[in-house]
Amino acid sequence: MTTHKLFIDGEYRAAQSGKTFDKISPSTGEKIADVHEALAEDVNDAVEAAQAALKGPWGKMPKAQRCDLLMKLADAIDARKADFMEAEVQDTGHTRGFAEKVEIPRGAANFRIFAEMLKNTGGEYFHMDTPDGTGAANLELHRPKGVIGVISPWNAPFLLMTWKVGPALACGNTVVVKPSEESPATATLLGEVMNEVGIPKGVYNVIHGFGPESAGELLTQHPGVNGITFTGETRTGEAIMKQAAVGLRDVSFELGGKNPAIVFADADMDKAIEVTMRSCFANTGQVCLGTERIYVERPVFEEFVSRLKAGAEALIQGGPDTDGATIGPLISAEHREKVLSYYKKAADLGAQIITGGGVPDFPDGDYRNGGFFVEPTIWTGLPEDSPIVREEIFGPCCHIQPFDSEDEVIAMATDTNYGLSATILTENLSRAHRVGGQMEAGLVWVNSWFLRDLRTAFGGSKSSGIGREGGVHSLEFYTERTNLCIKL
Ligand SMILES: NC(=O)c1ccc[n+]([C@@H]2O[C@H](COP(=O)([O-])OP(=O)(O)OC[C@H]3O[C@@H](n4cnc5c(N)ncnc54)[C@H](O)[C@@H]3O)[C@@H](O)[C@H]2O)c1
Ligand SMILES: O=C/C=C/C=C(\O)C(=O)O
Repeated sequence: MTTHKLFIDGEYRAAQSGKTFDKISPSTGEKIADVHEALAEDVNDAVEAAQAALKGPWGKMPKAQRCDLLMKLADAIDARKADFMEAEVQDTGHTRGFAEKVEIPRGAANFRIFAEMLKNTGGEYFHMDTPDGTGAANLELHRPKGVIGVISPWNAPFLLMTWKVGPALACGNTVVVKPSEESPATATLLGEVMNEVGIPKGVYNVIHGFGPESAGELLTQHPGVNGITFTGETRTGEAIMKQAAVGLRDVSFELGGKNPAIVFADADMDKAIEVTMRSCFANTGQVCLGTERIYVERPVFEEFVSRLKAGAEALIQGGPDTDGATIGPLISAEHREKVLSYYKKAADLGAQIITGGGVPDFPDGDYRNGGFFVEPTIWTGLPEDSPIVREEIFGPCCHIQPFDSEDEVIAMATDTNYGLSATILTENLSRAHRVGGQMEAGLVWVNSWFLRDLRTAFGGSKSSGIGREGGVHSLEFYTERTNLCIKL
């Protein structure tokens, strides 16, 4: 049985309380690991190690050397790709394709892009006239913020955790990471690689545990943490913001979504189906950027619904060890309960169930009966104020609504508390520009989905987040700025 210890000050340590919790496989329902749970004394040690590292070799290291080390780290992640993949797919039940093509390479890229960017980014300079004629020079200096608390979710654990740790370290900070209790493996493994390439001890620390009254809450309440970056549910964001208010610590939040896709009648239908199949069903619908509301212009509504149904029904369910599986299980029994409660609600509210709607019927003795599988599901026929259309379900499901005009679909697509992403399928670029600009979302894709240039600003508006990260935008959160005004 695997054991995941804490990683503090460059070494793997057991929780001082001796407490552990079980990690369950989403694919089989069986226990796959014991995880050490960090309580107050371990969290303190991790924060103190991170504070000490700021004053040690890491804090004194020239920026170019720090960035070179992070480039080496990215190479080392690539070299250990198979190990990271294995750890990730066993924890999450993801298909190997998703882990291999998206998640693990993005983990390495998340260090590379910010190391390169930091090396090549300066600050503002303003010359200023003064009454005595000699002038003054204003120089923008960047300092690390300090110890960054990173709280990350389970849906793309390595990608989302490194998306925070990459810029935090490139900017010279140290981190204490609290990965989701559902996905402890890759964050733990990264400690080994940090040591291997010579990142000084205390720069990267990992504590395991839960949110409330456990490692998550203890970390975000800790006065030694200077900033908190969080990806997860909107409600958790609200709790963390309250915790961060004590001591006025800065936050950066990437939260939930209820993202629309709009399919215009002039769309290339093959492309529209390919994009929507991914945005609805990739990672079993457990993607914050995923589509759960689709609006289709009436002349192509029937065709779109029947082709998406065919696509959903052709998906092959299985865990990472099933050859040819194209869709995995949900992360946990608890999350499956949540998704199935929406499946039931949709039926109770009179939705037309185009496909799915329940738990798949596997043969007796099939290992998948123990896993947390649900059927890919498509509904039509519900009003826009239905909870199925308004609330984030985070499963492999979508509701499809017909529309007749651009104004009508913009009103429907934006009538939501969320504002993370939107997808527009059209061959008319003027329309894409016009409609895209009105989406009230942080990211809008036209004829694609999850196409990510890491230099661009990433984040959501309304209940989908606070702040933007990516490229130079990450400096806003991960550095403190000093304006040095020199009288000449
Ligand atoms: N906007 C984005 O970029 C983005 C990306 C991925 C996921 N998400 C969102 O994440 C959610 C799925 O992830 P999840 O279920 O792991 O989210 P979650 O909010 O339940 O948990 C996320 C993390 O927060 C911790 N946590 C929970 N309560 C806490 C507390 N009171 N104090 C400190 N830490 C606490 C958890 O232990 C976990 O590590 C979805 O809502 C999804 O949309 C958003
Ligand atoms: O599940 C959410 C995926 C989010 C993706 C990113 O944060 C990213 O691509 O940087």
